[in-house]
Amino acid sequence: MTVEAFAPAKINLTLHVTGQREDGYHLLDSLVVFADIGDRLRLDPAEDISLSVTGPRAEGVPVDGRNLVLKAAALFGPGQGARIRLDKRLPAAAGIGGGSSDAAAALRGLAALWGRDLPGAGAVLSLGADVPVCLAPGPVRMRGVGEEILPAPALPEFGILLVNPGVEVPTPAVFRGLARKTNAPMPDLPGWGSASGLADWLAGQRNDLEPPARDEAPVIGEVLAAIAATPGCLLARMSGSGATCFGIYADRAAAERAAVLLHETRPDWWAEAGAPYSL
Ligand SMILES: C[C@@](CO)(OP(=O)(O)O)[C@H](O)COP(=O)(O)OP(=O)(O)OC[C@H]1O[C@@H](n2ccc(N)nc2=O)[C@H](O)[C@@H]1O
Ligand SMILES: Nc1ncnc2c1ncn2[C@@H]1O[C@H](COP(=O)(O)OP(=O)(O)O)[C@@H](O)[C@H]1O
Repeated sequence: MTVEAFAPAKINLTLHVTGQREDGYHLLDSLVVFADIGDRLRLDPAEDISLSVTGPRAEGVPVDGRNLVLKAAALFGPGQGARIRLDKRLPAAAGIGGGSSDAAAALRGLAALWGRDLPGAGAVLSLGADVPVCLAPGPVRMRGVGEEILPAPALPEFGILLVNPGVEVPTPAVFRGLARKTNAPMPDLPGWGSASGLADWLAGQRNDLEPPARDEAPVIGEVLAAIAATPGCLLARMSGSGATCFGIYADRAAAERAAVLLHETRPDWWAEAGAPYSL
């Protein structure tokens, strides 16, 4: 039996940093969605655990115990094996939770392959602050350090463009660069009737990590300007700790047209179009 698991890109439509815990981790308030753009895992029964990484973004991704997929497998304890193949399509260290989504997909896939329950919430969080939200991909409000997952209103149809300039931005450095650790949370989420209504509301919200990320990687400003200049773009913002930025469009077709344009003007950047994804 082969089990397939999709690891979609995570997008922080908003990312408000509202405080800092004593252990240094930051408190967040974030509207999170997922895109139907992502990595793919194939899991087959085997004697031992093994991992191979292929695909257009495989270069530089660790294949040893540092890989979050193997860390996820280790949470089940010894005794069962699997041959895991990861088709890596998302850029790493990019603010779209590629490694976290791979870890969550591995947890789902291995639980299905082995007929086991998922590890407990504390163990899942130990893999990374973004792993809990990636376990059940869909639109949610994420709080705490990432462990508090609250329902979000239904989203309207919209198209998403993801653009990464090929610069890895380390998350700890971006958090360290925050000028203020305590900022206002999001207001109550209102519900949105259209893509433009959603984009207008998002324009009044923030990604507090954008200024320190731009200090680390000034090219983020160019990426935001390039997305904003594409026809039909309703909003351009950075996701997570960067450097990936996203554009919101009325529908997938408009986002795809923008991706074609960016492939022509910036062939050195990664640009993919899609739509919201829920498991
Ligand atoms: C910033 C966010 C927003 O969704 O996304 P990415 O930029 O990673 O995609 C996440 O909180 C990242 O989650 P994740 O990448 O899993 O974080 P972890 O591995 O647990 O932590 C990496 C480092 O980020 C910092 N960190 C992370 C999460 C958090 N709530 N506060 C923090 O201060 C800490 O310095 C930590 O050592
Ligand atoms: N499966 C994986 N895919 C990508 N990176 C991984 C993976 N496992 C471990 N890593 C390591 O985790 C780091 C952060 O990757 P990622 O989760 O993609 O970052 P971000 O959450 O900022 O997008 C990378 O620099 C890489 O060395």
